[in-house]
Amino acid sequence: MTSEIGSTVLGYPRIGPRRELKRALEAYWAGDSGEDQLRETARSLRVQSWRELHGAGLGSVPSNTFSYYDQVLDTAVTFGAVPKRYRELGLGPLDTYFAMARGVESTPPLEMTKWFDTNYHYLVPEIGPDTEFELADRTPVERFLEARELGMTTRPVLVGPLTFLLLSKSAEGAPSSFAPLHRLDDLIEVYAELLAELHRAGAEWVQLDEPAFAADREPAELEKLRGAYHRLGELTARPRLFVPTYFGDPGEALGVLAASPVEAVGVDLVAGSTTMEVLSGLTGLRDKTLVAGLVEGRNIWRTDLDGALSKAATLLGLAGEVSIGTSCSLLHVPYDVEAEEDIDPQVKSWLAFARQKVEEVVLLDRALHEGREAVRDQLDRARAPIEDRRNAARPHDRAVRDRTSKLRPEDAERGEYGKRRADQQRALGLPPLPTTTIGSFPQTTDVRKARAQLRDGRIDEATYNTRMVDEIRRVITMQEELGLDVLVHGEPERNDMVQYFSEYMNGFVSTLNGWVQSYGSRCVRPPILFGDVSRPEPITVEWTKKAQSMTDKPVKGMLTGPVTILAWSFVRDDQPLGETANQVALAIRDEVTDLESAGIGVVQVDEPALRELLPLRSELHGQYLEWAVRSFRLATSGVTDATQIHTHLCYSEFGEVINAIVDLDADVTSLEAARSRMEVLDDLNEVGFARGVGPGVYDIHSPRVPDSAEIEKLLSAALEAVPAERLWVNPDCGLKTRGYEEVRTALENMRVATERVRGSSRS
Ligand SMILES: Nc1nc2c(c(=O)[nH]1)N[C@@H](CNc1ccc(C(=O)N[C@@H](CCC(=O)N[C@@H](CCC(=O)N[C@@H](CCC(=O)O)C(=O)O)C(=O)O)C(=O)O)cc1)CN2
Ligand code: MET
Ligand SMILES: [Zn+2]
Repeated sequence: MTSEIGSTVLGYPRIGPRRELKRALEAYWAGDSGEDQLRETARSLRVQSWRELHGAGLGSVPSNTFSYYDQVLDTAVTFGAVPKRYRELGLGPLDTYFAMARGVESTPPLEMTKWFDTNYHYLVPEIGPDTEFELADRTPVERFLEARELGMTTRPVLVGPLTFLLLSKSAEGAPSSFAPLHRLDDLIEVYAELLAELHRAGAEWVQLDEPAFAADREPAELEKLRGAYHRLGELTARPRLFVPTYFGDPGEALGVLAASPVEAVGVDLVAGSTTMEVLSGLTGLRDKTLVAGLVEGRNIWRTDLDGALSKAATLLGLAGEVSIGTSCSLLHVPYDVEAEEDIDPQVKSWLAFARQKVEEVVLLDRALHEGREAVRDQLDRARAPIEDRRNAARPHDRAVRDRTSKLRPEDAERGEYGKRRADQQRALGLPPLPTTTIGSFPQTTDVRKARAQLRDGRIDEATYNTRMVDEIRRVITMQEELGLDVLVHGEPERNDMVQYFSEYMNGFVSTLNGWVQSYGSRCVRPPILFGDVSRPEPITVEWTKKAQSMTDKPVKGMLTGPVTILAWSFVRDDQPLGETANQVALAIRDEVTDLESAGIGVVQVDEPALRELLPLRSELHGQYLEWAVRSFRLATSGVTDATQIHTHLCYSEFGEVINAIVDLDADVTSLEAARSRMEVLDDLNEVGFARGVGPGVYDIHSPRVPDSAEIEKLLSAALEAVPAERLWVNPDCGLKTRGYEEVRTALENMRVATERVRGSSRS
């Protein structure tokens, strides 16, 4: 048994190179295939990944990184944290698991939220004082044995106990003084039991992820970290422990881990800007392995191997062993850049997806341990694209630079709100409590098929456009029948709210197969922002005009904001994000003013990712919010006072961004609220928010259709906090993942409820 861990990756994609898992899951959920088929697909994906990683020459191959839905949910199930309402459904283990993930008719799913500052969503475990932790499921052991039978000794990966509890919420009914972390001691004993089983099964190393320590943490939490790993460390028969933090600087947690009995510590040397310095001051690593996360796990640029190697070399004296790793799991990047046939060859040569990153890790580790000479040819070959990218003219556009350099503060200012309000009311003549939706209507199979057919050349553009216009007509007609006040065109022509725009802007390339899991079976293909961004010609104007020509009601133009475009793309790392944000903002600004010129009086600029990009460390918040807010304002300040600017944020816990929402200065802001019972409005009042607001009255994440009485109650509650002339009525988010039947009924109920409330607030 070797003592070092060797080169490694912290995790790997699992949806399948051709989204095999997505298809298998959706077929199973639809009742079109059985459990055996789903399990077989899953198994073959695992085997394929292990073989690939093993074959590439990694020192240590991770296992248990596969999940049917989400690794946090897996952890909850492993340790018995299944809330009673799901147990009582009387379903088998797999269906109980899916009930927690997706809900069933009688029982909504667990809450879902963003995994740190990524676009991946995890399910939020519910932990109470009486949650009975037990080793309820042995999947990590089974997967270890599965790989073992194929001749591979893998390293099981688990969400660490601290991160698991810190990401959990208190179960309903728990006293307000309770926090899930209070249950750490109980939970640790079950982790200990699992470690013992893994040891008996032959596991040499186990990875316990603790990314929660890249965010601000209390001294008491650091103390718990110390206690937990001390306890796990003192177990006699256990595998070696490898504890990585990632997504930023671990700060003081690094010292705690260095002083603990764990055998290996992992750090993110890409996102963590001060970690190198902290490491050089630590002595506790002398008898440990340091896994240096030098290959970025969440962006797609090739690694500058020379730079990484010199960093790694300075670490050599600090730890007993140094191994090369990825900065975080590769879950956040696509499988293989070689599967991309349409990306411009020069840009493509700059890219590394999961598979290429594994090669980089292996090569770096060899260069570090066998010497540069041993791998000279490979290093030379790897250097070429790095230098090419550094010197390339491609990313630079003089006109874009000129424009951003001439920006003045007043370019991000609109007229005084009172005047805007009066002008807009005159132009639009809306009733009190205007009704609207967030933009997308159901993306039907027909719409997606038409897009696939256009791509394969089976239909021409004219045919495609006709089909989209037909879909727009259906959406407009439906909204007129429902009597909504501000209509939308429904976004059928968009594959995704970010990818779509990127395909019409300079500075981006998009992928054919670059799928990344967002939640469950849902994936996105983040576009690659490689150069200066501009918008050569209008993108949405023709579609919006078409929709407006079908109705006398105002049609709301629908755009994605600069922060969200950055957050959901792979962005260039050769200039500050704020600079890139200005460029994207100006491109969107051009679109906003073109919509206005085309007679569109209401334009929504979505910023659902404003919160997601908020740095994990509070000391960095101010700087981020400054450029984020400025870029939104830049995008939306080119219009006259009479044009109404909406924005949409689909979350309800604003926390640190609440003042930023005021600063966005949008005329109307829609946000999620159905599940939080309108409490968000009080939060907004507290910071002096005094613009139009549309707290969602209907949760679109669930197939459940709310009745009108329920919506009426929510509206009445909203009216306690916001006067009728500022209150808008809308769902929580876009309707693209729902079906037409449920959408029609839900919106009908929303309209009925609104009329009742309008009637009673007049009398
Ligand atoms: N980028 C992004 N991030 C986001 C959101 C978002 O809307 N966009 N919303 C929040 C929630 N996240 C979400 C992420 C994905 C999806 C989603 O629905 N994704 C679709 C894919 C959307 C897409 O790109 N569709 C393409 C390609 C569709 C496709 O699979 N086509 C088939 C063929 C057509 C068919 O038979 O259906 C194929 O290529 O094989 C299109 O419409 O053109 C999916 O996984 O199913 C929803 C929400 C937060 N993060
Ligand atoms: C994730 S926010 C979605 C906003 C977009 N306009 C939609 O309705 O789908
Ligand atoms: Zn939304």
